[in-house]
Parts: sequence; structure tokens; C-alpha cells
Amino acid sequence: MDLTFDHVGVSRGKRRVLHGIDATLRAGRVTAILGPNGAGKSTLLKAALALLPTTGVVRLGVDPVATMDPRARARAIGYLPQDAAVHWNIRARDAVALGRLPHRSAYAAPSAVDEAAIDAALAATETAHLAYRPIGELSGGERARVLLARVLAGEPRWLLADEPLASLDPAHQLDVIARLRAVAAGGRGVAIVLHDIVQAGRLADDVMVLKDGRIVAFGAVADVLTPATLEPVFEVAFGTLAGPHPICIAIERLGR
Ligand SMILES: Nc1ncnc2c1ncn2[C@@H]1O[C@H](COP(=O)(O)OP(=O)(O)OP(=O)(O)O)[C@@H](O)[C@H]1O
Repeated sequence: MDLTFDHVGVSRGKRRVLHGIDATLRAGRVTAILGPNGAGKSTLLKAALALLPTTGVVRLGVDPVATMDPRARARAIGYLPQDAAVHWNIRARDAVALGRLPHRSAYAAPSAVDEAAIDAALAATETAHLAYRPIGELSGGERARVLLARVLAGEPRWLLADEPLASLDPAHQLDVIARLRAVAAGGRGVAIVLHDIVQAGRLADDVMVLKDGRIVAFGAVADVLTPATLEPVFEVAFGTLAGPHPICIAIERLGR
């Protein structure tokens, strides 16, 4: 089930921060969303979750996201925000269990299906050994993996994540990339905001590049992750390396 942006615009205060976004993000693929600071990447994810008022329409399949039943929407689209926090010092496993809330009736105890999904998410993020530790005592990277587990536990049809690799060491970055690719390989949709262009090449099938609230490139990773496309966007000279996936590396700032 694809996620479609049909002329989507967002204003924050008096400023227009997204302009007429037209794009279809495909289920079964990983889409990386790149762009300079302030380009509108996080805003695009929030628009897809109906967390912000928008002009235009975001659709999951044929259904406008904004008018979906909130529980159905929470089951369908999982979200890992930038700088996600847990405001109570609960155990990691209980934090992951929160990801199952849209599947449970109010006050019901987790079912066997819920417990299995929680255990699978802990295993997938290598956080089972942290399950009974207070989340406030975990390192930044451990907490980031637990919060990813919370989203995975909800088994959403679409997974939207804002910078999920930022605080992870290389081994756990590779694990999370493998996990997100597995989610997409299972037919679900994955859209990830990233700053690391090398990781985008490793993770993504498609890349959307935003600048000043507009799409400046959107397509298959090999077509978009090129110096010709990226240099005017980031105002940085890029070089390429041969590898199993497109590797584009920032070399130096342009025009300085
Ligand atoms: N609550 C807000 N009120 C006013 N303006 C906002 C608000 N949140 C974001 N903006 C503005 O909207 C624009 C887009 O912000 P957004 O967070 O989507 O950018 P981004 O591409 O995710 O940036 P970054 O890479 O720095 O995380 C920016 O100019 C930002 O200053």
C-alpha cells in the first residue's frame, strides 16, 4: 500500500515550509529523505502522520491519512521521531510494549500475540538483554534501539523514522539497516530521514532530496546519489567510490 503526497503544503507560523509536494512512496521499498538542515524533511514525515495541518492530501492506499480513525492510523503508520524520548523511567520492555497499544483494547493486558511481537522487536534490535533495565539508565544508542523496537513491535504497514542511525555505532547501524531492509522486503513501506549520504546509498532503494521545502530530486538511488544532483543541493563537492551500492562522499564546501 503506497503512501502518496498529493500537492501537500505545510506552513509553520507565517512561513511556508513545504510547497506542493507530489510524490508516491512505494511499499516494499526503502525511501531515504535527504536535504540540508531546515529543508522540510521532518515536516514531511509529520505531514504523513497527520501531525500537522496541511494543504493537499496524504493518502495511504486510497485513504486520506488525516481522516483515518486514529487507532487505525497508529496501527498502519509507525513513527520514530528525531530525538525520541520516553518521559517516564519505565523498563525498556514496557517502553517497547507501548508500541502494541494501538492493537489492544483499553486496559487489556497484552495478549500472547502482543508478547510475541514485543519479544521479536527486542530480538531484532538486539535489546533483549536490556529489557528489564530502566530506560533512563541506557546509553543514547541503546535507548535509540529500544525506541526502534517500540515502533517495530507495532508491526505497522509503514514505518517512518527520523534519523534512526544517528546515535548508533557502526555495527548497530548495519543491524538497523538490515532490519529496515527486511521490513521493506516483507512488503511494508519504509521512509527514513537521513543526513548520512553513504548510509542512504546502503539503505535505500529510492531517494527523495528536499531543499527549501521542495522536491529537487526523487528516484532510484543510483540516479539520485550522484555529484551532479547533490552538489547544488548541499553546496558541497562530492566524490564517488565504486562499491556494491552507490557511495557518494562529501569532499569540501563549494564557493568558499
Ligand atoms: N514548530 C515550528 N515553528 C516554526 N517553524 C518551524 C517549526 N518546526 C520547524 N519549523 C521550520 O520549518 C522548516 C523545516 O523544518 P524541518 O524540521 O522539517 O527541517 P529538516 O529538513 O528536518 O531539518 P534538520 O535537518 O535540521 O532536522 C525549518 O525552516 C524550521 O525552522
